[in-house]
Amino acid sequence: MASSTPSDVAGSKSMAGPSKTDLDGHNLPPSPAPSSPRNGRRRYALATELVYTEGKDQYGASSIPIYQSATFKQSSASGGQQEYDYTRSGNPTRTHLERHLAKIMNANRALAVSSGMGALDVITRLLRPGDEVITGDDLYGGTHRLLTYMATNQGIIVHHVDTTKIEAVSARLSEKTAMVLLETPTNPLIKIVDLASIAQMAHDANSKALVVVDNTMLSPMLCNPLDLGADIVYESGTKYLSGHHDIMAGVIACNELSIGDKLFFTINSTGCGLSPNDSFLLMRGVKTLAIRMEKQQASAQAIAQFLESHGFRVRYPGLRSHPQYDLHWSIARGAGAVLSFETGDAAMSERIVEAARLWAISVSFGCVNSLISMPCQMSHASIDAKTRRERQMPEDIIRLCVGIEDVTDLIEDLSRALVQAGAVTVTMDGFHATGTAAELGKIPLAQD
Ligand SMILES: Cc1ncc(COP(=O)(O)O)c(C=O)c1O
Ligand SMILES: N[C@@H](CCSC[C@H](N)C(=O)O)C(=O)O
Repeated sequence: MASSTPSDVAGSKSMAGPSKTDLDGHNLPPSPAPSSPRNGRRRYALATELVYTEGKDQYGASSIPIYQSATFKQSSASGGQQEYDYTRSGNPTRTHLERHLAKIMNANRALAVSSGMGALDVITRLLRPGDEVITGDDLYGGTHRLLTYMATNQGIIVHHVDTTKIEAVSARLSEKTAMVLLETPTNPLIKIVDLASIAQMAHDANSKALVVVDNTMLSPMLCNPLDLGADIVYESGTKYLSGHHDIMAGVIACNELSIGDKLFFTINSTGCGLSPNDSFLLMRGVKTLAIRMEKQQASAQAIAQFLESHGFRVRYPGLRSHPQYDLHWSIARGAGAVLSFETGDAAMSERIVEAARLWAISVSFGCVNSLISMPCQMSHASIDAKTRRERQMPEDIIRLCVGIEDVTDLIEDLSRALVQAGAVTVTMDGFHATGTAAELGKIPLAQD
């Protein structure tokens, strides 16, 4: 059963308590699922690992059953030996998912919680008043909001720096640094952060500092931050991992088992573990991650090239014009499916967004449907206007989150929206960005 006191977990390097097994006969607490199927090779390609799961269900069910039960009967009044007593503490469907996630995230332990922000909340509970956090100045708005709350109410000192500049991070590192929190590509400016160098530098400066990476934009399909030196990686499972915008979920993974125990302690204590039904849906979604991501990023590449070739300034790490193209490809296996472009005129951007039909005006990304948004007014509205200005977030920036629709249909719909909004001049030869959008298109993105 679940540990019930913080002292059970504090400082322990390995799993405490008697060894137990779950229904599939695996040791608990959950360890990564074995590579599939065992034939002497260490691992198959990720696309194979994503779909293969091992299970010894009594009926041979090929997909994990939903154990929709809050409690589990025990064999004796003293608690017995069974792993599960109460779903807040553990549930077989969630365990199955967590073991699968640990395998695909190259982690020793994975934990599934009720949202991406829930995951960050669990992680930041490792901090104590007076601790310092170094993080980016181009961050998801909700992350900024939680960190600001902690700085205001919980005595945490938060340094927002340009994490694309190693020296900016280095200048803030000290023995008080408890956490370095990174996102790459950043959302929505699509800047690239050198995860490996920063992790090394942070650990050299302070061996106790935890390097935490939000891998939501890339997913384990394209990047494994733990392999690059991160201590903890988390993702909004609401995005690529589930892929259909039908659940909220968060995933946390780490290699150090004592960290996993501390995170689990908070999850059990606060009750934010992912529900059995959502664990089932996330498990189902994860199986199609490779095929979705391959299609989405191929279309994103085509759309980024389309916009750039028509004179717009586009931010996408699949484009050679991205100033950190080489850095991105040194840490990731693909460019992902989120890109942004500018028009230099917020009203023009609004007209484009509102003229799109196939592209839904919606926050979030990673879904099979394509989405269009204006981050400053939508996903990042929780960052106040003054801070957005200081961080040089263009109010006119349009974010495109590419889905799995036919790419020709997507480009046609975008073209029509650009024409309808007056963002392009139409000639006999086609069309080209006009006005401020065209001027911006001539200015290369700054090399960070
Ligand atoms: C990069 C990033 N991290 C974390 C989150 C939070 O995830 P969730 O919405 O699942 O709480 C989001 C979006 O919401 C995000 O874009
Ligand atoms: N109203 C929400 C906005 C969620 S934004 C979702 C996603 N991370 C994105 O970048 O689009 C909030 O206040 O958090």
